[in-house]
Amino acid sequence: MSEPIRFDGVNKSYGDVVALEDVDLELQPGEVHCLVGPNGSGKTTLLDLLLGLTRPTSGTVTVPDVPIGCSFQSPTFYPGLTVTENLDVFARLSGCPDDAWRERLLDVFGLDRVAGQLAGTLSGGWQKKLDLALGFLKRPTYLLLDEPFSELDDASKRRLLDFLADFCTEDRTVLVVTHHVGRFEAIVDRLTVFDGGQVRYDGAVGHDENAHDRYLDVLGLE
Ligand SMILES: Nc1ncnc2c1ncn2[C@@H]1O[C@H](COP(=O)(O)OP(=O)(O)OP(=O)(O)O)[C@@H](O)[C@H]1O
Repeated sequence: MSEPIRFDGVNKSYGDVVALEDVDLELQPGEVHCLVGPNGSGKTTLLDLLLGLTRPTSGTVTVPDVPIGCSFQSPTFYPGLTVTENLDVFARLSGCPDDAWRERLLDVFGLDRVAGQLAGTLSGGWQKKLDLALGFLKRPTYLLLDEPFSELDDASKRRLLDFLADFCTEDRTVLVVTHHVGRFEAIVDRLTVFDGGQVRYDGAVGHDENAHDRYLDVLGLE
C-alpha cells in the first residue's frame, strides 16, 4: 500500500497575503477525498504545494514517490493534435500501463466518438473529458481533479462518478476540489472544508442515506 500524502503545520504566504495557515492534512490511499471551500480559501495553493509548483513558507509537505495525475481547470492537451494523437503523445511522455486501460478510458469518456477531431476544436464538455482521460492515462496512484464535473452533461457525470468509485477500490486516491460536493457525495470517503486558508473540518463521511444532511451541516448550509 502506498504512503499517504501529508501536510504538517503548513503555512503559505504570498507577501502579506496568508493563503494557508497551519494546515495539517493527510490524503490516505484508497479514498475519494473531497476538498471544498469558498473562493480564495487556499485550495489551489494546496494543490500547487502538493505538485511542488510552489514551496511552503513553513511546515512540511510529504509526497511519496508514486505516479500522480491531474486534471485542472486549464486543459493540458495539445489543441493542434487530434484526440487520438493527444492520447498517443501523453502515453509516450508519461506512460500508460496497457492498451486495455486506454480502451477503458476511451469507453468511459466516450472519446472514440471524437477520436479524429482536433482537440482545440472540441466543445467545452469534450475538452474536459479529454483532459480527464489524460489525467487517468498513466493510472496514477494519486489523482488530483479540480472541478471535474464542470462542463459535463448528466450522463457523463454519472459515468465519471461510477468510474471514480471503482478506481479508488484499487489502493488509488482521488482528491476532488470543488464548490459543489452534492454532485458526488455518494462516493466521498473523506471531506475537508477550507475557509480563510484554514482547515475548518476534516473527517470521514459515510455513504448512508443521512450523508446529504451531514454534508449540509458540515458546510454550514441549510
Ligand atoms: N501567486 C499568488 N500571488 C499572490 N497571492 C496569491 C497567489 N496565489 C494565490 N494567492 C492568494 O492566496 C489566497 C488563496 O488563493 P487560492 O487560489 O489558493 O484559493 P482557492 O480556494 O483556490 O480559490 P478559488 O476557489 O477562487 O479558485 C487568495 O487570497 C489569493 O489571492
